[in-house]
Amino acid sequence: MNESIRTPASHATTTLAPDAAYGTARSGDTRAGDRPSGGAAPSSSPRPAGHPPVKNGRIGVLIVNLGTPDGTDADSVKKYLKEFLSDRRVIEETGLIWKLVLNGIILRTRPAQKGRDYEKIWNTEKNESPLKTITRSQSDMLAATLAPVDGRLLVDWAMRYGNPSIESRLDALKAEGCDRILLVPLYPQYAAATTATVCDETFRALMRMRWQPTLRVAHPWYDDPVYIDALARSIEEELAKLSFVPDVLIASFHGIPKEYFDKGDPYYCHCAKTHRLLRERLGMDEDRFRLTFQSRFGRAEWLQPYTDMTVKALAESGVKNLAIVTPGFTSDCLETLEEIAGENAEIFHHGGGENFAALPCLNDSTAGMDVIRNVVLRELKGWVDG
Ligand SMILES: C=CC1=C(C)c2cc3[nH]c(cc4nc(cc5[nH]c(cc1n2)c(C)c5CCC(=O)O)C(CCC(=O)O)=C4C)c(C)c3C=C
Ligand SMILES: [Fe+2]
Ligand SMILES: [Fe+2]
Repeated sequence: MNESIRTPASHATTTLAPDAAYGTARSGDTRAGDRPSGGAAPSSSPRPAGHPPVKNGRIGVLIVNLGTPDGTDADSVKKYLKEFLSDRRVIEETGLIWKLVLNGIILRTRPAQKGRDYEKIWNTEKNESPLKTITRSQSDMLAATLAPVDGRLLVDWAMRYGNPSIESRLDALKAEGCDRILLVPLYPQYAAATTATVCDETFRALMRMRWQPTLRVAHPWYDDPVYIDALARSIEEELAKLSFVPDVLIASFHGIPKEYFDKGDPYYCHCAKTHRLLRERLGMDEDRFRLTFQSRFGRAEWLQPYTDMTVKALAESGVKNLAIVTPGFTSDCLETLEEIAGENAEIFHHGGGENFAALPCLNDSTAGMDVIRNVVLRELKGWVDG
């Protein structure tokens, strides 16, 4: 078994031993016995001659995050960015001009520059990015909390871009006997650029399978009370640790081009609802708790208000104490640790601000794991009753 798949140690995978040759399977048997065997199976043997052993009866849970480069060197970052930025769900403009810009400009300059940013946040102990460390830990912790619920459950993790790939982990889950898989794109708010592309990639892998597992995809959880409560509790705890009281708190979400919203992507509305519910739960007004969008890329308009411009304007208007929370990120990553805690802190101080805090994402905290576990158990209903 691949080391990343976590399962209760005591549980043995069911190995199907179909007891009938082609066309004679008993009602209730799986179709594992459907391979023509060249003759009826001897009654003493449960498996037709030449029939391979088939593992099944298990239920996989595959959590999937965005992905990250394998290293901070320009080649690793280039490989990752090329895969990411060639995805039509991410960059919908696919014409010749975009290809020239991507290959002629972006992939020549951005990898070295972003590699330096990744270096600032890299997990040197494990030689990987924090996104990978945290996603693996979420998978391990989820497996531990699900083990008592149902021994058939197997938990694994994958990345949409880079490693471990979705295809490799689906194959591994199948090889372990998972004939049902719950796919959990780790995005509380749905966007075509994130959730849909995880589904696209999963179905591409399934297209190559003769015997596909039954698949479920977790619904986004942007307004789930467990999620809102976990965010609120985490914010309250983190604010209590600070040496200052923020005048303003910003909820900063990753942006998307405004054009995607105009074409019907629900992402903005999901973010706005998370923000409103959280604001109500925290008892703050709209001036004190702002909604902004970060990580703009390219020249087109993205969702507004922009985080960096809001931070600058707040500092210049005399706000001295600022905290930023990033509820759309299931784990800390380049966009939170470098862009928010690094770049935006600098913008704030440069504009005259004094105290700045970037609050941690839910990550693999107890509250964070409560959220993921709640989503998973909700989506497993009917497959697992516990
Ligand atoms: C260019 C278009 C991009 C869209 C659209 C986009 C949407 C989007 N992204 C996330 C989450 C993350 N993005 C991260 C990094 C990142 N994002 C883009 C571009 C788009 N994202 C790029 C090019 C990069 C790489 C870094 C860079 O070159 O700037 C990350 C961090 C990954 C890490 O390794 O830590 C996350 C997470 C969401 C949620 C989203 C839309 C809703
Ligand atoms: Fe992004
Ligand atoms: Fe709407």
